[in-house]
Amino acid sequence: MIEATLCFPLRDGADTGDERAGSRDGGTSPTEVLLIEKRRGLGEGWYNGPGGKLEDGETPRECAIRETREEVGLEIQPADLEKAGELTFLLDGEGHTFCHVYRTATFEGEPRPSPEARPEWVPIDDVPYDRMWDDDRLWLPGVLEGRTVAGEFRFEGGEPLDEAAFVDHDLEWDVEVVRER
Ligand SMILES: Nc1ncnc2c1[nH]c(=O)n2[C@H]1C[C@H](O)[C@@H](COP(=O)(O)OP(=O)(O)OP(=O)(O)O)O1
Repeated sequence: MIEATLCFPLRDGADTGDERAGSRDGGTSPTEVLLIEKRRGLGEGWYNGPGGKLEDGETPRECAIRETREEVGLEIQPADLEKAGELTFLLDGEGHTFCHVYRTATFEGEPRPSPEARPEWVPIDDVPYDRMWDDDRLWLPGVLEGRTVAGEFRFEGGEPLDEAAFVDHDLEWDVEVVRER
């Protein structure tokens, strides 16, 4: 099974000029999430968080940090990434991708586009779910509220995954997310 990551940088929309965004610990609730419009590969043309597949020898946390740096140019310290979920995507009954989901309200830099991604801050109340994977509307709102989730999402119709039909799912909320290396 492919192992992959997603990372959701968060900020208080009032902090737009600040390099270091407001943190949950600082008492402000984030109002915006950094999404990317994917420019190539799986999910091309759709919005998602920065992220991608693990490279050899890499931990999920290292992967989320590298992918966020490569795709949108933000720097994140490992301790500032909060594990928010674990999602399993099945295709035709077989495990296809296991995805580690992170969020962070602490990072450095300003988002910039890359060949893979066009970044865009969007209000948490106005996430474009109609332009995302069908499953995202089921788990991302809770993740953006600060909850943890474990989910299994079943697709049918053969490769590639982004052309298969989303058929059903199981979700568990407020779980301990433990699969860390
Ligand atoms: N169903 C669903 N919902 C939400 N997000 C995803 C899925 N399936 C997925 O695969 N994903 C996510 C998980 C990853 O973040 C990306 C897919 O990674 P990909 O872009 O293929 O990985 P990279 O390593 O960046 O790609 P290349 O460099 O090989 O082009 O989608």
